[in-house]
Amino acid sequence: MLRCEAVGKRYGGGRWVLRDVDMRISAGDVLAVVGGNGSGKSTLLRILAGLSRPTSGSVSRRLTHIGYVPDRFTPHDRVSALSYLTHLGRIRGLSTSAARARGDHLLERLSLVGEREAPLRTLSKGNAQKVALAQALLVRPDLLVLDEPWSGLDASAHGVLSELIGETAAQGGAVVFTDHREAIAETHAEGVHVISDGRVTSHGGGRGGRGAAVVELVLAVPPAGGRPAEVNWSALPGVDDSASRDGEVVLRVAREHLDAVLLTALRHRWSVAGLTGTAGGPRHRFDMRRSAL
Ligand SMILES: Nc1ncnc2c1ncn2[C@@H]1O[C@H](COP(=O)(O)OP(=O)(O)OP(=O)(O)O)[C@@H](O)[C@H]1O
Repeated sequence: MLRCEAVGKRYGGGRWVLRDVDMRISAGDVLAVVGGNGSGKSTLLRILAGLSRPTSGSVSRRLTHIGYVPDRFTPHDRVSALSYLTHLGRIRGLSTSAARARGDHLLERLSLVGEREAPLRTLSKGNAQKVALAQALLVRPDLLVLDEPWSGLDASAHGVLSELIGETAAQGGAVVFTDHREAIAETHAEGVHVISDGRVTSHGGGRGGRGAAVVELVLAVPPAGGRPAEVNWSALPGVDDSASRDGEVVLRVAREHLDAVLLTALRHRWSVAGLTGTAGGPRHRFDMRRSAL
């Protein structure tokens, strides 16, 4: 759903903050970006969210809704948190009542109960951060970009934030967050990108590949013969990537859309040759060609 190729960024004629960054984000990914102060984490996140353009290289996206929580959310408004969220929800296509209900629900989950009618500019840092999170989740994001989202949050909101990240990923959205603490990144992400000297390197995180929301589906010509019909796989909801390999079609599919994609495949006379999932821990591969079934 998002691919960065050879991305570089410098501000004005200054030093290169990012160099040659290749990154790929798929449905259901939860990725962390870690690095020291000034290493370029926020810069990278703004590029991923489409708020800043790379100086070199390219970013391609297939996304409808991006939720973004900046590193500093300092609203100066006199309006209340709930009015603000209702207004933003309407801008994002919700009806007034749906926007208000969604804003109210998110503020309740994040425990901003007492202050939802207070003017935004009077909110404490942590409560303002809760409003920032709520605005990013008013409409279910395909990509949720969170810049230091834990900073300022109280302990109960920490847990809620983890839940919200998990729910977004389980629904086929991807999440990218920054934190300067590698332990936090390891706890919450399945992939960690480390920025140092402008270069980004990646390694697996500590959640045992919780990318359970995405599966790889391999489709083949049926053994009994017959020609399957052409399908524009990339246009199907939940299909993040499609490729041809030795006469087979390999798709990466958000798990919640898997049944519909399988149905489309079978209706077009494709045969399911394999399914690789990451559900609940280690990767499983079901190879229909070798299966005893
Ligand atoms: N708009 C800007 N104009 C000029 N320089 C900028 C701008 N934004 C960021 N920089 C510079 O780019 C570098 C990377 O900044 P960035 O905010 O991306 O780092 P960071 O890793 O998020 O830092 P921190 O952990 O302190 O939040 C810094 O040297 C910063 O001064």
